[in-house]
Amino acid sequence: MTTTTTMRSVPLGLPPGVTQGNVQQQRRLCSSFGRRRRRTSFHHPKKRISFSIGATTETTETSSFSSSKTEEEAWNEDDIDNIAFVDLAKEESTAISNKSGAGATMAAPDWMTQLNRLWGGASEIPVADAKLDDITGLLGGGLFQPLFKWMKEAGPVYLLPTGPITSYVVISDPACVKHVLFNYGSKYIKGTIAEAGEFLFGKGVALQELEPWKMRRKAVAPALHRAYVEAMVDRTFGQCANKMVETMEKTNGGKSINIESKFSQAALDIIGISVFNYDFNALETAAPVIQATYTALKEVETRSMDLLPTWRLPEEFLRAVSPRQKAAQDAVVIIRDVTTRLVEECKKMVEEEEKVGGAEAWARDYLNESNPSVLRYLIAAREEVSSTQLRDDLLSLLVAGHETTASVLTWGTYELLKPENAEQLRILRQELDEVLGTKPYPDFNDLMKMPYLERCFHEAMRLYPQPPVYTRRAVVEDELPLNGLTIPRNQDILVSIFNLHRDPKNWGESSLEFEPMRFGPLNRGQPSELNTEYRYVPFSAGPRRCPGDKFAVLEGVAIWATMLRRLDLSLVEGHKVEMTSGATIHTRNGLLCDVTVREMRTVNDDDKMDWDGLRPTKTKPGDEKYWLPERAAAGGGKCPVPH
Ligand code: HEM
Repeated sequence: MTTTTTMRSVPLGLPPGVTQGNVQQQRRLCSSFGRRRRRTSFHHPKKRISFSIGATTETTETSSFSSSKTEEEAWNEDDIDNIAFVDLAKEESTAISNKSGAGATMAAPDWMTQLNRLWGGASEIPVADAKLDDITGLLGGGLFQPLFKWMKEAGPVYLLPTGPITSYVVISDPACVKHVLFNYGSKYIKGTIAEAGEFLFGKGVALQELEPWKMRRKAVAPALHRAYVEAMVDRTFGQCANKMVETMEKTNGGKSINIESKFSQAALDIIGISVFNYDFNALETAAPVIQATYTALKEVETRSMDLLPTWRLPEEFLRAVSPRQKAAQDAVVIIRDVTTRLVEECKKMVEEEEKVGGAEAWARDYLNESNPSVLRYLIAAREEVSSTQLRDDLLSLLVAGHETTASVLTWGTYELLKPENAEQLRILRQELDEVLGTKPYPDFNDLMKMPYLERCFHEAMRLYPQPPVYTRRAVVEDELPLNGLTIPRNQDILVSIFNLHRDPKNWGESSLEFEPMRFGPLNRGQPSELNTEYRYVPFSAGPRRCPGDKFAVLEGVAIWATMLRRLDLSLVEGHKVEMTSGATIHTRNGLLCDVTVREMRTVNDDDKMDWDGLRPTKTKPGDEKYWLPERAAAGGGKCPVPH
């Protein structure tokens, strides 16, 4: 297994002709949809390393990568110091352990519902009427699906009994979702998922709570800064996507391919190179760490759904009695071993460099270095943390950033290949052909010119949010901004983004259809939680919002552009594609596709589409009220959808 810190399999450096300078120029060229001026700089918290790309940078509003947020409303990393964390020591210590100690998310049949009604007293929160029929399909399946059914019956905030004395309040209302997510730290903590994932994530940023989380977030989030992500598109994303497509081209017309595993492998390779400067080479080899990552992730998924949380028992005991637990523990050992070695090697390399040039010199030239990985950034910042802490933080990035993107691509591809979405796929291919011509894979400039492609990715995240449900726990009693409903202290909560994104109240009668133009004409930009008034929240919101959002969108569209440009895919007839749950939405049996090589095509100016005139075909008259606000109003405009 290769553990060197200089990548060989993926050539580094910006491709010929691509410089930060012409990236900026390109963005100016394609900013026909509106401009604003902003300073783009980023700082490392400890080291006072400060990077800056241009004193003022004009950014296109076409892509959410260049963000359509208004600064006043957006969650800002600097706000982290203003969170008034709840003092858990003052609250009873039970606040951080579920009242049953279970964290079980299995819905209860109707007799349990009745019991809860009796025991729960006269809460004004409606109770979901969970029938045995609703839950028989849940074992090993997806809880997020019946949550949608119960929302339709009980409304956007309801109580779901999960056992004789345990329950979850399920929240799917935009204002309540915003309220709960923004009040992380002062009123809510992550709760169940933090407990279920601890065996893998350790003390990493993704699942820590309160002060320990804050320290790690302040160290890790700046590493995913804008210029780093931009550089990664050209250094890594396009090339990994190319490699993925090459492996698929080899099967031209032959055996069907499971596209879900292809996306998983490509996403793992990308995150490995970008975060650790390590090539897992998942697309071509079956290194043990790959399988270990899958096994451990699956266990986090299973634990957060377990009816009986036996995983809380001592590790040695579990190892002895449960093959599943033994496999999970072994997987974690393999992953930690690899990441520990990578951290140590990178530390040595930085020490050597400091002897000759010093970290300050390195920082100035950070992105031109042969190894601009997140790991290197953190080490060069000389933050006083242990190797174990570094390892856990990097593992957080690896795990949080791997399956998520792959799952969006899987489900988005599934939608694009459905016969009823043939027109959407045709439009997307037209855009790819117009922009890419015969180029095998896109660079950053190309991606900035393909707003429809990005719309498709957002529409995939709307229909298949990853993860579909977030856990939270109230650490104080709290009133929701809906009919005065009160959440009691210690109450576990499921924030269902799946419900939020599919509710016809938020998206109209066509809410379950794949229609990238539902957000309105392309010149209105890309959707985010801000310009949809929290009807669309793909990356969470508030303090725990995903710091890898830009990375994810660019990675996803780079992979799609490469694949859909060069391959014709069709769903294998008779193969059932069903959703099953976990941390992300998986297919039950893979996404099997037949693949043939597609001819490259350039498009004459005369044959180009009128992109500004493009309108949705699937929404109903009147659904314009769900469009994003016009750009002129985007800064302070009111979302037209009444709530
Ligand atoms: C389409 C892809 C992705 C989606 C949909 C996604 C979504 C999310 C969501 C919803 C959360 C917060 C969950 C909550 O509030 O409970 C989150 C957290 C996080 N994500 Fe992503 N993510 C994606 C890709 C990435 C990538 C590529 C990276 C890193 C390179 C990343 C790194 C993280 C980290 C470190 C956290 C934890 C942040 C914290 O708790 O402070 N994500 N992600």
